[in-house]
Amino acid sequence: MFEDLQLPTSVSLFGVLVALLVLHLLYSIFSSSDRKEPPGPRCFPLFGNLFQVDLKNLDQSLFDLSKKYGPVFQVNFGPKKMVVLAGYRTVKQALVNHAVEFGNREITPAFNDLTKRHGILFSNGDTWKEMRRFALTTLRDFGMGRKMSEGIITEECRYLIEEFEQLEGKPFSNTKAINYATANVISTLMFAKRFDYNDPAFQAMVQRENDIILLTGSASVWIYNFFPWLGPFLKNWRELIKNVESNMAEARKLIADLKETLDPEKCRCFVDAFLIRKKQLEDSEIQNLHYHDENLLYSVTNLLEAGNDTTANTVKWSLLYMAKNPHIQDRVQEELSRVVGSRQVQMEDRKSLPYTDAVIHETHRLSNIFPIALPHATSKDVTFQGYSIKKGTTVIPLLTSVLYDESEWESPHTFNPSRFLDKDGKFTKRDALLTFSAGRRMCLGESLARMEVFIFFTSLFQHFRFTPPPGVSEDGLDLTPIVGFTRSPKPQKLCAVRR
Ligand code: HEM
Repeated sequence: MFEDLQLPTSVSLFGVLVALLVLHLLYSIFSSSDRKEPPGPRCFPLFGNLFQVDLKNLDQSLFDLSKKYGPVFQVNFGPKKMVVLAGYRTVKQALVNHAVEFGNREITPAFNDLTKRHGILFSNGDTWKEMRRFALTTLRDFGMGRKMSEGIITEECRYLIEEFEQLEGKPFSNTKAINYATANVISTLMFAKRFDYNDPAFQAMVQRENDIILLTGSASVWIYNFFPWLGPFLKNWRELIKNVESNMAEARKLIADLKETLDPEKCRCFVDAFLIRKKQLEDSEIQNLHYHDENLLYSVTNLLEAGNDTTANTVKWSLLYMAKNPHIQDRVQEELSRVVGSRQVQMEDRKSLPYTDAVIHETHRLSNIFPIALPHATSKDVTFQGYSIKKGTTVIPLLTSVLYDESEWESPHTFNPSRFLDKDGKFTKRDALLTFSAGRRMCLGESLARMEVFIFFTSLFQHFRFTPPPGVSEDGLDLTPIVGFTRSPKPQKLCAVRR
């Protein structure tokens, strides 16, 4: 390396390198003795703690480690250091009391490849702020948490009920139709378009959406995040990219159709609202840094992906919990018959349905849809619970450890709606229910999701009794989850018997 240099130059360069190395060593010794890092299991060279965790069951593995190392600990995945926050108090303290410090998104190599830091889910800084604000206000103006969404959901629910009626009480696998229904709700909000459940292109799109979520949380995509050069050799990685590209192409087509028929006087959906805003900025010659095609495409696909699988899975879990606990289903149906009868359920009925509301909240807790939330990153150096955590460190708010926190929930693995009822049978909120996370990055679609789950759940149980198929006992229903980034129930047969 130094052969082309003259001797005095190479000697002095060598001296500088040695001095830099010594300085670096001294700095690491002194800076680490000053700073108290979170504890954690001992690391192996190159692989870190990869052999001490089960990547296929990451949330449970980290929860087990938290029992040994405490509520703030660190693990190294290959070269990547991650700080894990465990338990309700710690997660809340970090995400709410230190909202800014813990409020960035960790953009792993996989997330970076998939969204190029555009949109809402995997962006930071001004792009994230503007896109999140726009999505929240647009969905709110457009009816999120309000009447218009309720109308869309109620209408979609009718199609779902029709679908179940056609089964005439025969055993069916509940997965597909529910995904089509929740996909249609988001699609109507995004594109003003609902699809027929039998449309093969729609079926393929929803299937790819589900696969994307499953693949993103798979062990090999985690490995890709730590060793990105392995990408081309990982089948799941190639599959993930293929699915994402196909769904992007579909979304591009839908956006192009809306662009062609855009009428600035008549806003039909989220895409229209974005295009109208873009045009207004261009017409008024205000500098437009954020309202461009990429942010539109990625915001829309973010909302489709974040809003479909999560909500559908919650509804699927609710059917399974009810089929497994027929005495709880009896009480829900008794309350629904008494309060609502056979008319269409409305959001306003919720306050008169305390038991049903408690069952839905217990479903949100036990189903634990997003077990490790989405990874966060520190936006600056922070001292937390006495530990120093450097800017840019990956942080995992371990929602499993919140929703199953034994100091908050008695027998956390039991389905017990009465934890959400007071002694008079009135519904009572529980702060530790962080299904939607907390702080700056908490779920943007919470009110829409809560409305969807409420309307779908109550309407389905008004019309049907859900049971295990003939020959299978309640105990025979399997609650083992399939864990990707979200937790979904294993596909299995149930019967929907008309009441
Ligand atoms: C039961 C259904 C749902 C659950 C359990 C859920 C849960 C979550 C969780 C845990 C996060 C991560 C928060 C964090 O990083 O700390 C999240 C983020 C997000 N969710 Fe949801 N979600 C649901 C439905 C929805 C729906 C219906 C939409 C959209 C219409 C949506 C849009 C988003 C978005 C855009 C983010 C990223 C927020 C950001 O980074 O600023 N979610 N959700």
